[in-house]
This record gives sequence, C-alpha cells and structure tokens, in this order.
Amino acid sequence: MKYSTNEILESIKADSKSLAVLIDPDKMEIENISSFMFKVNSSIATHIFVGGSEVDEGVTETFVVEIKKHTNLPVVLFPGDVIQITDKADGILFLSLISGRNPEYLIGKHVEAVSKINETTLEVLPTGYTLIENGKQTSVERISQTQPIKRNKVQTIIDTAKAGELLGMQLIYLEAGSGATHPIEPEIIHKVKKELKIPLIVGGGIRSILELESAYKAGADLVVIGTAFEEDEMFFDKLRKQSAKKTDD
Ligand SMILES: CC(C)=CCC/C(C)=C/CC/C(C)=C/CC/C(C)=C/COP(=O)(O)OP(=O)(O)O
Ligand SMILES: O=P(O)(O)OC[C@@H](O)CO
Ligand SMILES: [Mg+2]
Repeated sequence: MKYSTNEILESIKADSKSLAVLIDPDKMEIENISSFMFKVNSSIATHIFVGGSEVDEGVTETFVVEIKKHTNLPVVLFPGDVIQITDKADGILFLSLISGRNPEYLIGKHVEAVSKINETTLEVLPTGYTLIENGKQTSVERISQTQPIKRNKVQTIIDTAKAGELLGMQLIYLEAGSGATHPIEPEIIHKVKKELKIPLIVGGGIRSILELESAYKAGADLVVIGTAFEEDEMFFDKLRKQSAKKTDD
C-alpha cells in the first residue's frame, strides 16, 4: 500500500481562500469538459472536486481522465458512494456524515472502501461532513436517510464539528446541499471556525462573488461551488484570476 504525501491537505492549510469547482458527472456532458476546464483554468479555482450523490459505476473515472487532460489543478473525489473511487484522481474526501446517525454513512461505506483505496495512491482526506438544514430536502438527506442539523441549533453544529476534529478528522465540511436556496450563514461559519484548529470547507448554494467573499471573511478556508457554474458558465468571468480582488456582484 502506498499513500501519497499530504500535498492537497497542505495546500488547503496554506491558502485560506481556496476554491473548489465541483463537477457532478450526472450534471455535465463529457464533451463540454474541455471548454469548461478552459474557464476553470483562467479562474481563481484551486481544486477540482468530482462527485455526485448517485453516479453510475465507471462514469467518475471517465470524467476524471478527461478533466486531467485539461488541467494541472488537483482533482479530488467527492464521492456519494464507494463505486466512485478511481485511482485516476489525486485525492479523495473520505467523508463521514457526522451530522447524521446512519452507521453506513458514518463507518460502513468506509470499511467497504478500504480494499479499493489500498489499490490506489490517492491522498486520503478524512473529512467530517456536516449537513445543515436549508428548508428543502437535499439529495444527501434522501440517499443517506439522515436528518441535517437545524440551522438554529448553532451549539450542536459547533459541537459536531469539534467532535469530528477530536476524532482525528483533518477537514470539516459544512454543507447546505447542492443548489441550496441559501448558503450556510456567515455567523455559523464564524462560530464553527473559531473552535477549530483544522481547515473548514463550506459549500452549497453559493452563487455570487459577494456570497463567496462573505464565506471567506467568516472563516471558510475552502469554498465549493457547483450549481452556479452548471447553470451559468458566465459566472467564471467574475472569478477570473485578475479580478480576484473584486467584491461586487
Ligand atoms: C467513504 C466513501 C468512499 C464514500 C463516502 C460515502 C459517504 C459517507 C457519503 C456522504 C453522503 C453523500 C451521499 C455525499 C454525496 C456527496 C456529494 C457529491 C454531494 C453533492 O451533491 P450532488 O450530488 O451534486 O447533489 P445533486 O444530485 O442534487 O446535484
Ligand atoms: O452545487 P452547489 O450549490 O454549489 O453546492 C456545492 C456542494 O457543496 C454540494 O455538495
Ligand atoms: Mg450536483
């Protein structure tokens, strides 16, 4: 077994404004990857996440191979299930759904994944994945059959994130859900970040520069954006490298 170095984790620790573009193989045509990656490469994006809640076997690998033809950014798997694991990526978010109480998503899938991961050189990123309620049911809730944490239960959100850190997780991911109507509130991000020593990932429903900047300002180290790019590739124009300091919308 050969685990890679901690390059991806170190890159997140070193840059408190990382941006991951989420590519959901179920939401994009493979033919469009080349032009999509052209835009990603000239944007402030630092990482590519690939995953979806229900991607068929083999599809993730095909996408990762195509993505890697068009970028040097690290490609990190963001898997909804074990079948999305492929050694063609650089790393994997080894997600444990710590907001929920379904043992399969806390430890079961992970046991299943070990024999596959042992065959790869993927950098494994142990991640406490924390779903925060957002007014509508998310795909992750439906698939995992778990409840998100209510957004007014701020102390529970903080304690859940801290418990993940104390268990040895290297990243905490606060998730509002793909396409969420409202992103995680900056106040929640700020309060969670204050208690953590490890980097904080925030995602779900971020659709403007203003929301992106306010997540960073509140303490997000890495922000994940998927839907905003799926719906409007022009969004990349607002995130071009030279306009990184722009804060208007
Ligand atoms: C350890 C391994 C290999 C797998 C982890 C399995 C676990 C615990 C997964 C966490 C729960 C889960 C189902 C996560 C899905 C992650 C993900 C890619 C969410 C993005 O949501 P979308 O799939 O884009 O939502 P839509 O389908 O609504 O677009
Ligand atoms: O698609 P969006 O809403 O950007 O969410 C990104 C990610 O956090 C979903 O898991
Ligand atoms: Mg999606």
